[in-house]
Amino acid sequence: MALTRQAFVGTFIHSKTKAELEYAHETVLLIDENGIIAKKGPAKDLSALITSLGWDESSVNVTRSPPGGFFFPGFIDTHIHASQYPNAGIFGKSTLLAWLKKYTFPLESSLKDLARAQRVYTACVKRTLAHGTTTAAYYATIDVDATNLLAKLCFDLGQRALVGRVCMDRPDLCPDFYRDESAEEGLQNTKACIEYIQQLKGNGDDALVRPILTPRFAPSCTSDSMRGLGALAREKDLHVQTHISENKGEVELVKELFPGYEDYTDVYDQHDLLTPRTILAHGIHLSEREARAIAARQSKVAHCPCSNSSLSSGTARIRWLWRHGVDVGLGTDVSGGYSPSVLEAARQAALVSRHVCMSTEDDEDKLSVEEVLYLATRGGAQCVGLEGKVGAFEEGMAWDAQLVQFRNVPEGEEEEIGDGGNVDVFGWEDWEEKMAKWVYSGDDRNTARVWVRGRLVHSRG
Ligand SMILES: Nc1nc2[nH]cnc2c(=O)[nH]1
Ligand SMILES: [Zn+2]
Repeated sequence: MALTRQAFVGTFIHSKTKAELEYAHETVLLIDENGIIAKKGPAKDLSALITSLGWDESSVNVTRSPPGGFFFPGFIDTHIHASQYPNAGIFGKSTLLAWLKKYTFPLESSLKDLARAQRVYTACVKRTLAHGTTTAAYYATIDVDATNLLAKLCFDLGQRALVGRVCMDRPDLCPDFYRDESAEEGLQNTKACIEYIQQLKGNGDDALVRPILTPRFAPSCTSDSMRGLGALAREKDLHVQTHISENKGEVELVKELFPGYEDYTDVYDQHDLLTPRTILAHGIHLSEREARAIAARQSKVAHCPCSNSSLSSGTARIRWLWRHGVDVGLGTDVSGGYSPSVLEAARQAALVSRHVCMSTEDDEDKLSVEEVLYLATRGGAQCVGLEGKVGAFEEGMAWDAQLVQFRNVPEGEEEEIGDGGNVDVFGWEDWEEKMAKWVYSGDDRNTARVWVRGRLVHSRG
């Protein structure tokens, strides 16, 4: 459905490079009826810019960023389990393999009850939108109908998404109550989800919601199932998501289950699952050879620092991955991660990089505010195959954006502190300092409005 043409006026901030944010003040962006940025220019030329596109000024809806506020690209969550959302924060002292058994499989299995799935998935999509997540790569569950329900909800609520039915068919590693009966059944069910998602009404070439093949991780899959998914990925040019090298016990298990392969990465590679459209979550304990292989295949890594600390999995080396030429984005990995916020993931990425530095004693390993915001936007766009389409404000890209506001602390008598979030701005901070304050103490209270492809999908209050 065509939208009203829009003009956004004020301050726009996005990543120019990994190391640098670009600040455009007194600027206007014109958004066409398809939600695409048609023109960018000085705010003083608003009328002339509208006319240059042949538009009628009276038909353009104008939104201004308030004083101190700014527009920022929507966040991209490259790895999140929508089905685990009710467990966010519930992990005790467990580590990966025990955590899956105790907390995760029972919850995921319970979502075959569609009323329950509807409740959980609606809350998850609404909550992530409220945190400024305009695109998410979701794991659902093994259930076809519940997976399709998640895809439909993303579509209806207006969130860009990759939605995957979880494939897990290895009888010795998956519980009886929660696994595909066979590799063949798993593949058929996956195909049913792909078909459903690709036919969602109006979900055409420029699809808002797309399917993604989702072998849970090597230990839960048979070779037959991974080989089938690899063939399907190639045949239909589909995205793939899985986990890799998250936990040392898991890496040992892969060695036992897949003897004859060089390493964990080689298992995926030999099953044709290592492609430029593959998102590998974690990648903490990779070897040099594996990093080189992942870079050579142009597969991506979803860095999930919140999860990696919560499940005591380890500290992923992002600078090291970048040096090997691997593209990286951020994942919340709910509910390994306790927070559905990509801003929280960015903050945790900065902190985890300092822990990496404490062991390497190389200051270069620290990630800057600019770098973690790059991971949250442009880096994420590379991971989900939307580079050049979302993640920044350039002509031809989609208006996937959030309006961010802080509390401007008044001079003189203190007012009621209100519900404006943690970021108090005194007026003397420069823009670099304001961005640092946002990354280290901001939250969803600072995200006033969110748009996906020009459509307003969240408004606070
Ligand atoms: N963090 C995380 N790792 C996994 N490895 C296999 N399944 C999962 C999962 O659900 N979460
Ligand atoms: Zn995960």
